[in-house]
Amino acid sequence: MKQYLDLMKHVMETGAQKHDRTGTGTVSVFGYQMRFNLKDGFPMVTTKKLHLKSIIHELIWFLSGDTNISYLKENGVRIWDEWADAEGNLGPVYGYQWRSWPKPDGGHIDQITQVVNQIRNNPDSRRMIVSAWNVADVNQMALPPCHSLFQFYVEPPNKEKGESRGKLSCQLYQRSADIFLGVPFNIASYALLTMMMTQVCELDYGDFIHTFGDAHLYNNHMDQARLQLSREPRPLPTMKINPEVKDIFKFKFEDFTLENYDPWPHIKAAVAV
Ligand SMILES: Nc1nc(=O)c2c([nH]1)NC[C@@H]1CN(c3ccc(C(=O)N[C@@H](CCC(=O)O)C(=O)O)cc3)CN21
Ligand SMILES: O=c1ccn([C@H]2C[C@H](O)[C@@H](COP(=O)(O)O)O2)c(=O)[nH]1
Repeated sequence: MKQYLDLMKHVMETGAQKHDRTGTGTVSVFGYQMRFNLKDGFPMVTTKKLHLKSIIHELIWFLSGDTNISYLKENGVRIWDEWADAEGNLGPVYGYQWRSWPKPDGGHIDQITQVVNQIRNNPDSRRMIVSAWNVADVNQMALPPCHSLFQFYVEPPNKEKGESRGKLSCQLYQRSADIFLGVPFNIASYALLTMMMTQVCELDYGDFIHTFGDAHLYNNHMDQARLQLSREPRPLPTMKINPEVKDIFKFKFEDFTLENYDPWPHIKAAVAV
């Protein structure tokens, strides 16, 4: 995960001091890109221990179309607690926009189903996009989507190399990124989503490309970031996915097994609300 440490170093060395909505203050750059070849292993940060359980449950929850935190709470995931209202609702956030984007005629669009169908049936399409950034709904959301839009790309099989399957890549545009707390979650989450899509579309692994708008380190995460930079990254773990699952909406927590994850110890940090 040199890519992640390079981002951290780049922001520390070249970032500007910038005020932010939470009042914490950040060091920030605008525009950056990382690339992970999913064949090289599962891109899970090794320079601190990450809580994979939260990441998997959050992704299953997004894909189910749910926007109430009760499913997360039942599974011991607390990362959205600070933003929910008294009933546990977050407003029309990711799950709603992914699965039920509202149409002017009162109907809804299931963007995930549409994109799976496009990847399967029209892999050369340049329109395989899922957007959570619904301009009309943003002000009803507890937090406007940070991972705002993603696009898939199928590289055709190279027949000369004897390849029979295309390779699926995904690029995410993240408008705002908390490098210490949020980004390790976001990388693992989208890498996993890309791997799940690859399996259900019967393709091979391509790249996950992570593109940023405002990439920032909060001022109260600097010691933690320096500690992480002092640690040598370790080999990436491997993610095993139950090969029986062929429907993107049928994955369960038990279908995922992470092998050979040997991280440095966890590092605590306060989340800016
Ligand atoms: N400032 C901020 N940063 C974020 O990363 C973030 C938000 N706000 N708001 C919405 C979601 C919630 N996300 C979060 C929230 C908390 C943690 C967090 O506290 N992580 C700890 C504990 C992990 C756990 O309990 O599973 C960590 O050490 O990674 C991570 C991502 C990502 N998002
Ligand atoms: O998946 C996520 C969700 C949120 N974040 C971070 C990025 C910012 O630090 C805050 C959001 O604040 P805004 O003022 O709305 O930008 O949450 C993240 O990194 N990843």
